[in-house]
Amino acid sequence: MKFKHVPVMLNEVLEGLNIKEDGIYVDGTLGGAGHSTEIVKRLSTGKLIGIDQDENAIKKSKEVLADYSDRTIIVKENFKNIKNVLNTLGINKVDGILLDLGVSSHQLDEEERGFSYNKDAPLDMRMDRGNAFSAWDVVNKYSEKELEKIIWDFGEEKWAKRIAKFIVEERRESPIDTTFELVSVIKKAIPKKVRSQGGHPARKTFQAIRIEVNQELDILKNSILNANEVLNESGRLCIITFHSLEDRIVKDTFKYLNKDCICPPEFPVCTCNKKRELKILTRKPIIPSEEEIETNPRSRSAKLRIGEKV
Ligand SMILES: C[S@@+](CC[C@H](N)C(=O)[O-])C[C@H]1O[C@@H](n2cnc3c(N)ncnc32)[C@H](O)[C@@H]1O
Repeated sequence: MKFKHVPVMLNEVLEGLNIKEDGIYVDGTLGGAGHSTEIVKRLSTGKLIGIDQDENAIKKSKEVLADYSDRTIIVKENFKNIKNVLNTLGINKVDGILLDLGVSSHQLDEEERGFSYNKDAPLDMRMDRGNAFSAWDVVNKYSEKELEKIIWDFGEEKWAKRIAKFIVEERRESPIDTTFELVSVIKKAIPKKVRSQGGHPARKTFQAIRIEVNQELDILKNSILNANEVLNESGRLCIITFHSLEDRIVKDTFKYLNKDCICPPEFPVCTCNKKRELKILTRKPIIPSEEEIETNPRSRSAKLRIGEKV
């Protein structure tokens, strides 16, 4: 079955970006260009810079956005390098940036990528296949303690300890090479009577390994700080997360950027000289409507936070 990537909270994002037809916008997570197509339609003399670290997403987006090639620039990069990307293009500041984090339906659908527990493939899960480090390295080289920690932290999987133990026992015999081999170990680790509760038994562990392979949480704070630096005054930053730890990082980084001073309370006068840089437009994150969740179940855990450059 082929999945189409349906853009999450599309109207909320378009409104959040406050698109001006002559503005410059960055979609740091092009994916299948779902959001980008709608952004670019609203531009006349403006430009859309689309970034993705996955070369297949870049190929797909070029096809989807072919009719708008006069208004789009597509770059294969990690969005953590947004400042370099803009620098190379000779662009100083932009009017809006979107980050729609995580994995796309296209990536899950691509047989050989190893993102999906429903397809038998080599353990890979790299969004950028230029990187050497893959899911195979995590599963076969991490210590039991390291495996338990990532499965617990990034997968919020309560059977993390057992899954880590079973993985280490299994690989003593021979390496775990494929997604289905890993699924079978996870199934053995989770007691039979709870295995059918809460979706596929491998879902949380696969999510954890993917986050680790792509360093999705490690790069987030600095990426937000970099994005904030390249925003024009009144420019908007829209970030969609699908994981509570990701959302926590976005919330805390927005709060930091929103502060006028970060000196300890006992300091009589400010010595840090930090100035407020970002106004938070969403005290609470925007979540998808019930209708959206019904038509696109992938949107269920999405949270959108929006900031405006001061
Ligand atoms: C959820 S999808 C985006 C879908 C897109 N908004 C759409 O409507 O089609 C996330 C995309 O971001 C990309 N991505 C994730 N982390 C990235 C990073 N650090 N740098 C660049 N691209 C990244 C993934 O490769 C994937 O294609």
